[in-house]
Amino acid sequence: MDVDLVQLESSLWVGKKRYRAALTEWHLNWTELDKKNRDKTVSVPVSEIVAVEEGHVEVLPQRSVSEDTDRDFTVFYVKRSSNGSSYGLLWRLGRTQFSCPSRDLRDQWMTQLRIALKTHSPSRPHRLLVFINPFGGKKQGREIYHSLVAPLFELAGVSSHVVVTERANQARDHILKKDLTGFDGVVCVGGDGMFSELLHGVIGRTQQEAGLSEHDPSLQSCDLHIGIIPAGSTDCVCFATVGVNDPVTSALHIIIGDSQPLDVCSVHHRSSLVRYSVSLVGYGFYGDVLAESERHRWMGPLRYDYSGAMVYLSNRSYAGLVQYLPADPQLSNPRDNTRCLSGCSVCSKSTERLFPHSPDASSNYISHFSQFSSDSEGDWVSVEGRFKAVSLTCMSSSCPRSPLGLSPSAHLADGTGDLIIVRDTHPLGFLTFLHRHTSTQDQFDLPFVDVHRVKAVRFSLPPGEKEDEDEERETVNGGGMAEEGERTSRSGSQHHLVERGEERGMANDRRKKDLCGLCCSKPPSVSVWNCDGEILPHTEILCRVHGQLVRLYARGMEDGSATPTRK
Ligand SMILES: Nc1ncnc2c1ncn2[C@@H]1O[C@H](COP(=O)(O)OP(=O)(O)OP(=O)(O)O)[C@@H](O)[C@H]1O
Repeated sequence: MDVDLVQLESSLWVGKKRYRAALTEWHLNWTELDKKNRDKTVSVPVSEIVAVEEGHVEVLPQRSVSEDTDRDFTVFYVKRSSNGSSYGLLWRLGRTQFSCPSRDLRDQWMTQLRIALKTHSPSRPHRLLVFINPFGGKKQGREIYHSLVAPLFELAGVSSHVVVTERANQARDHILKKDLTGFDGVVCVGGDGMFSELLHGVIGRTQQEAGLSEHDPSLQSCDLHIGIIPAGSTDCVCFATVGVNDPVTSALHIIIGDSQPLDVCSVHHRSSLVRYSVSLVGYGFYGDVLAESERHRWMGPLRYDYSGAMVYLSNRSYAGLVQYLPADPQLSNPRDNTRCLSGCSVCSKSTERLFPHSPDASSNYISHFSQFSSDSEGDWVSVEGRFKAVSLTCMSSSCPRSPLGLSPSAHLADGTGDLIIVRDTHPLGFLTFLHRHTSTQDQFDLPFVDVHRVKAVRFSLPPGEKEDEDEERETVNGGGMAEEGERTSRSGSQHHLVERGEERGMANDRRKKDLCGLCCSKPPSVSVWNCDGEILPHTEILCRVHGQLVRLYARGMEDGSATPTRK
């Protein structure tokens, strides 16, 4: 067992009260020396100390240092507080001003604390590349960064290079093409669309540097960390990996160098990469709602409720063949009623399984997908029929509106995804399924719903329903990712990463055709795929889950008292 050895111990004053303070290898503790309060010890993990400053220092709203303070020092650290309206724990900047009997003792404390920070927090970032989307969410990205985040970075000695984006895909292209020497991580101030840009940039660049093609089944895991400062209208990835959508909480996770590995799903059409996803690849209902909501962007966030209602009322289902490669059921399953929380044991064990030969699990891992070869074709399971919705998620995809998410027991970093198949059913049954996403009732405990933990999924249309446009689209796109300067046709700030303008035109045409079922008597026979909020230009796709492909400055949801559980 590790012994937490004391490095320094002395009496210190906080205000008018005397404390016994001790710095051990892993904690800074202080206990009041008043008889009544002796049991009251404040204990801060060294890894959660943000900064140590000489004197009495204030940071917010403005930095100030009091005079005559050569016996004082201030410790800034992470302080947790629950928030009635949110499920996770908010992190705030805690601050305690200590006074020492002598200047020598003050210097000893400063030195020991700074050594402890260096020794026990080696993964803290020193230099970050920050992309701010000035048009994301309520258009407050710049203000959020400069008023709430930048002062914290400055206090913690994190330097940042800030790029305020002027167009969609600028952040992705910057990461793909510019010199990133000296940066420990990239940070976006925006919503899920901005995160997706960083995800595509970081994965693409890592493959380029490793001399690999993104179209191959094997991808190299990425060293460059990604941070998310939530400032969008949808911040699902932040919520699912941190537990709250709060810029200060996220900034503190970045500062202390938290590292959360994340599974990523690559979506391919034939043998070409189309996009990456971390939260939802959904066909049928979820695709239709996205397509419909794009036509009503003028409604703002209300468009999702409106489109959801319209698509529900249109009562559509789609024929198709879903095939999946099951994950090992001995390790976990989507109905085992567990939650992937900070320090999740399923994800930790997966690290050893996914990186068996790597001394440092986080670096230079190439995932080989031998299971996709034709030799193991027999391992694939097929489900044919009519579906209301088919979705694959690599995480619970919980969000403020659905606190347990699409698949409450899904894991962030176990190398699997959850495939949810909702077969055709009567409208009331489907409404029950949808309603359960907003409650703690089990949405899989319905006779027309199946859920499987999988490593890969394939979707094909029934014979006679082939995608005519695909040949054409593939020629336009060349099957690859779009180049800089691509033209996008979407109004507002949302843009596709993949398609060029021509391709987008075709996708729009098809979407219009597909959506005529809302007002015409003949419903469409083919839906579209919603891939983390973007419409895919193809219907027949293959999705592969890449275990722990990227790393976020996060630690998963903390087990706060308000963490909901399923009934
Ligand atoms: N300067 C810019 N001008 C226009 N679009 C941009 C700009 N910077 C980034 N984008 C694009 O805007 C999209 C949405 O941004 P983001 O996710 O930050 O905000 P959001 O409000 O959550 O998005 P949405 O409008 O989809 O709800 C991203 O896909 C990104 O590519």
